[in-house]
Parts: sequence; C-alpha cells; structure tokens
Amino acid sequence: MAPSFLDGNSMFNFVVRDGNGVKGMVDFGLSEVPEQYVQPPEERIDKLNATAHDNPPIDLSKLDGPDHDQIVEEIATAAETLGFFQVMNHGVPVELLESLKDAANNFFGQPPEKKAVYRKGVSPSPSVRYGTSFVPDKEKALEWKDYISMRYTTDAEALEYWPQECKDVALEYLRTSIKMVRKVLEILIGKLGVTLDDSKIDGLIGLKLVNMNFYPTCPNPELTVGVGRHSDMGILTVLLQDDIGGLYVKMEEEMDGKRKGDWLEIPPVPGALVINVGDTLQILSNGRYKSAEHRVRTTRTKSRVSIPIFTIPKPTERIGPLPQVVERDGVARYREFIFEEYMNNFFSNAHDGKKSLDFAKNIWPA
Ligand SMILES: O=C(O)CCC(=O)C(=O)O
Ligand SMILES: [Fe+2]
Repeated sequence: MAPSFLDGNSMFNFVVRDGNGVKGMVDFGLSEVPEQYVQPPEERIDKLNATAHDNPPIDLSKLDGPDHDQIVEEIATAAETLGFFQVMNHGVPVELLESLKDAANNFFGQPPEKKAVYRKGVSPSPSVRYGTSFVPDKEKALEWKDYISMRYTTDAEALEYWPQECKDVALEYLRTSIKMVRKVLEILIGKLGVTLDDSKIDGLIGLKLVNMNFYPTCPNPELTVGVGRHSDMGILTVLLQDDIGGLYVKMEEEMDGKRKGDWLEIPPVPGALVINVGDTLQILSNGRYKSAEHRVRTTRTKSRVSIPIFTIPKPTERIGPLPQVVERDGVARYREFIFEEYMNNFFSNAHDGKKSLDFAKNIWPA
C-alpha cells in the first residue's frame, strides 16, 4: 500500500529509517516533492544560467610521449584554477565504465528490502553502507539522492561483503583508477617541488571509497538538489557520470572570461572520467590546488547515476601543509591535525560549501 506521508515524520521514517530511499518514495508516484526536500531559494540550481566547462579531456596517454611536459602543465593548471578536469586514455577500460553504470542501475533497481540490508547499524560489514541524502539528521533540506558506499580494505573482504550486483566491477574500477590517481598525484606533488616516498603516498591515499549515487527522477527539479554545495574531503576524487549531466562547479577565480562565483557544468563526455581536488590536497599544497565547491541538480524525466572513488588519507595520518611549500610561501595557511579528526568533523555537519576547510584554517599563521 502506498504510504500517505501526511506528516513529515512518516516520510522521514519511510525514506531514511526504513531504507526505502528517495527511490522508494518516487516509485509510489509523487506529484510534488515533500516539503523536507524543498531547498531555500539561494540553494536552488538555475539550470538555464550555467555555462558548460568545455575544455576537452586531458589525454593521459600523452604522458608517455613528447607532449609529457605540456600534459603535466595542463593537469597542474586545472588543479590550481577550477580544481576539476576530465581525463581520457586513463587506463580504466571503456567497457568497464559501461558495466559500472549498469551495475549501479541494477543495484538501485532492486526492491527496497534488498538494499536496506546495508543500512547503517545493520549492514553485515562496516565497510558497506547504503543510505540516502548526506547526514539526514542534520540537514535543513534533504538531498534527492540514494547511495551505496564501499570502503576498501582487502580484495577478500570486498568479495565477501560488497553487494553481489557491483562488487566485481567496483573492484576492477578501483584497481585501474588507483594507478591513474597515483600518477596524477605524483605530478601534482612534483609541481610543488616536493618528492614524497611511496609509503607517504600510500598513507595519503590509504583509505579508498567506491560510492554509487542514484538520483531518482524528481517532480520539481527546480526546488531540489541531488547533492548540495560541498567540497570533497580527501586527496583526489575520480568520478564516472552517466549521460544525464547536472554536475556544477563553482569558479573560485575569474577564468576564461567567466566570472568568479559563477557555476560551470562539467558535461558528460563518453569514455572520460572527471577528476577533482579534495580538501586534503588543498591543505597539503598550502592552498595552491583548489578543492572545488560543487553540487548536483536533479532531473524530471530520467534518473541519473554517478560513481565516485574517493581517495582519502588513512585516519591516523598527520596532515598539514607540506613543509617545503610553507617555507617557500613564508606562511602556513592551515594547521596540522590527525586526519581522523577532520573526517569526524566532515561527517558530522550537513554540506555547506567549503566550510569543511575551516576546521584546518590556521587562525594565527606563522
Ligand atoms: O554525482 C555527481 O556528479 C557528484 C557527486 C558528488 O559530488 C559526491 O558524491 O561527492
Ligand atoms: Fe563531491
């Protein structure tokens, strides 16, 4: 029987507590979004007013040829300005990208009770978590999104506990992407004039999450967001999006004749992957690389999937601006902290732009 949602509590319980998700609610047929999903006017996304970021994807295969230096330059410039870029010839097989989107659609296409077994507190493994929105208990307006998050520990653990519908492709995606992430990270660290040994890099990307996001169709896309304004917490994020579009990035500086504060859409490009800088890389680089503020709109007629890999430091890792960079800059813009503290702070607040970085700001720069 269709739930009535006469009051907000029953809606919240149905979607969040009982694990039906936004999709469970939409599948009953909704003529308008419940009040809890209506964003304040300043957070709504004006689709018509955004321009596309039409830079072509950076061809990573050229790193092995005569254009090596130019590609390094393109990567560093993108990380210093927008904090977002797309890549092609990235080493992740193009057929795998298709299988990943199918796997995500298959997972979310299951009946709610099949997904709800991975809810927080009942999931058979702490590394797998199915949920909805970001931190529903803290949010003034909920996000129109369901997700499954898979934290990597070992292949054996992943094969035992990650959902059947997606474990093989998700593991292969992780394996092939991580090689590329290391390469890009080494380039970016190298451009700072720093070399880090392999074990330090291992620590900086020691925690890896493969998420699958599902954005159901929405009767009022103009009132809602799929994901609210936020930056990612870690080092680099790799993102596969399908062909629907709707990922927007805020420009921190004026660029190519576009104004500071404007939102640029990162358009879907077949075969390409999106890469973006996270808070931790901004901190390590003492502010040179930009962890970009981004958000996702919803759509009326077709659902959307996206599949990010978050590379994040080990919780025990000590993080702060790299000493060589601080020495050169003459100022440390961020303080030192243990990464677990940053993570706890990140997950205990609703999305609020780049506010997550305040946790690491140096109040009295040396
Ligand atoms: O769906 C997208 O395109 C982006 C999702 C995102 O920003 C995130 O999961 O952190
Ligand atoms: Fe994000």
